[in-house]
Amino acid sequence: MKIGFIGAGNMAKAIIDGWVARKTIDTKDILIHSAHRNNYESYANRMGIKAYGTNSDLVRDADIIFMAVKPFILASVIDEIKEVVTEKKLIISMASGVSLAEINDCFGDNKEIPTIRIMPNVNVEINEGMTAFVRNKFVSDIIYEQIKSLFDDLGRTLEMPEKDFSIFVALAGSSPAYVYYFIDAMARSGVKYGLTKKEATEIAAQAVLGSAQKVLVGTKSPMDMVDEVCSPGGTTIAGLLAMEEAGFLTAVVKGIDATVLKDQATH
Ligand SMILES: NC(=O)C1=CN([C@@H]2O[C@H](COP(=O)(O)OP(=O)(O)OC[C@H]3O[C@@H](n4cnc5c(N)ncnc54)[C@H](OP(=O)(O)O)[C@@H]3O)[C@@H](O)[C@H]2O)C=CC1
Ligand SMILES: O=C(O)[C@@H]1CCC=N1
Repeated sequence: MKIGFIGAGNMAKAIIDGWVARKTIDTKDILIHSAHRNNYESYANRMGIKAYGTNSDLVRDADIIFMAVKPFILASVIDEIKEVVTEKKLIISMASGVSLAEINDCFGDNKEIPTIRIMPNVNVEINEGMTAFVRNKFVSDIIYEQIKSLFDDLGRTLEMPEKDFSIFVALAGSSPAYVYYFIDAMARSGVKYGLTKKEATEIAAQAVLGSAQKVLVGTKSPMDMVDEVCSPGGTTIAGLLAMEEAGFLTAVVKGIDATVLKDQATH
């Protein structure tokens, strides 16, 4: 089974790096092409991946084709490859805001191309990703399960109706950036009080990691855990109320709203 990547950017590399770390796929079975030769060739040489000179040549040799390009160029890339995409190939798109129906329309001529839409996040690189899946009716159960199991090696996976993809983008696809930003804000506060940025970042990141793990393994709600940390008359409740006065909850919800709206505007 040959797996081709059109695009060699952040997401393609995160997925491939995650598979390499787990030895999920032999790099000899991965093919790659992107816009700039110096980018995809140097990455391919470093990883032992086969580099292709054109998208169409890659598609001819691949069984599965990941579309790892920005949403606004997806249609032009499909236009470039559609002559060589047969109904025996599997297309996997990770483009935010582009539906299965829109992808199908790009192939035209009523072609029945098996297509899976995924929404991964960058944490697949360290096998701690969160990836949503949905497929069109041309993807068999066997193939779908095979692809999902490849992503099980990269973290958690979830099958979702397409209508929920925009909120998934906000909560999982984009949210690593929001969490990194939160960690950086905490670290900066540490610097304000005389810690080095390095030590403050490590302290903040470990606190976030442990808190997230406790949410995932626990039976309590996050709000119950908030209450457990807030000692009566203590430091935490003082800090929490000051954050809330500055609009913490509203800021987060507004950020998620803006992400959802942006994703929906891509349709
Ligand atoms: N970044 C993220 O955290 C996430 C991204 N996504 C989705 O993943 C997709 C890729 O995003 P991301 O990796 O961040 O983007 P990048 O900008 O990092 O990568 C885009 C890639 O597309 C390549 N490219 C551009 N034009 C062409 C073309 N005509 N033919 C072949 N390759 C081309 C670029 O080539 P070159 O490098 O040579 O210039 C680059 O490697 C997007 O659709 C995005 O919505 C989904 C979830 C999370
Ligand atoms: O910012 C973006 O558009 C992409 C989609 C999810 C994460 N990054």
